[in-house]
Amino acid sequence: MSLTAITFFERFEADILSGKKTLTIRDDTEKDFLPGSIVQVSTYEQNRWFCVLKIESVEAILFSDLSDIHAKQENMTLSALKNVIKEIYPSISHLYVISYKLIKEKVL
Ligand SMILES: CC(=O)Nc1ccn([C@@H]2O[C@H](CO)[C@@H](O)[C@H]2O)c(=O)n1
Repeated sequence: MSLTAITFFERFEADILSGKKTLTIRDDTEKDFLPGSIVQVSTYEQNRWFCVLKIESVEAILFSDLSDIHAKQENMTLSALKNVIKEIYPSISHLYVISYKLIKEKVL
């Protein structure tokens, strides 16, 4: 079964809703998203729904192969991105780049 929901840390919500952040990097527990599928998005902290994303692609990547291109799509510098990933996934080198498109913004 492919995954149909994802959580993000609250601090990334604004960047996702403004379209500045168009990918996320996860470990193998969160790699089973089907390209083209619709995913419900909530905050990690409160499980508060905030948007819908459409998965564009899921690609394996090694931590050491992360580049400025990934960082730009995360709206971060490469060193900031690497630090974030090291905090969330300490000592994991096999990761997955999940790219997505924002298809529904929060209705105010
Ligand atoms: C809440 C939860 O379960 N896990 C994660 C895991 C990752 N991320 C973000 O994805 C990018 C690369 O990892 C960075 O922007 C991360 O901060 C996140 O927001 N939430």
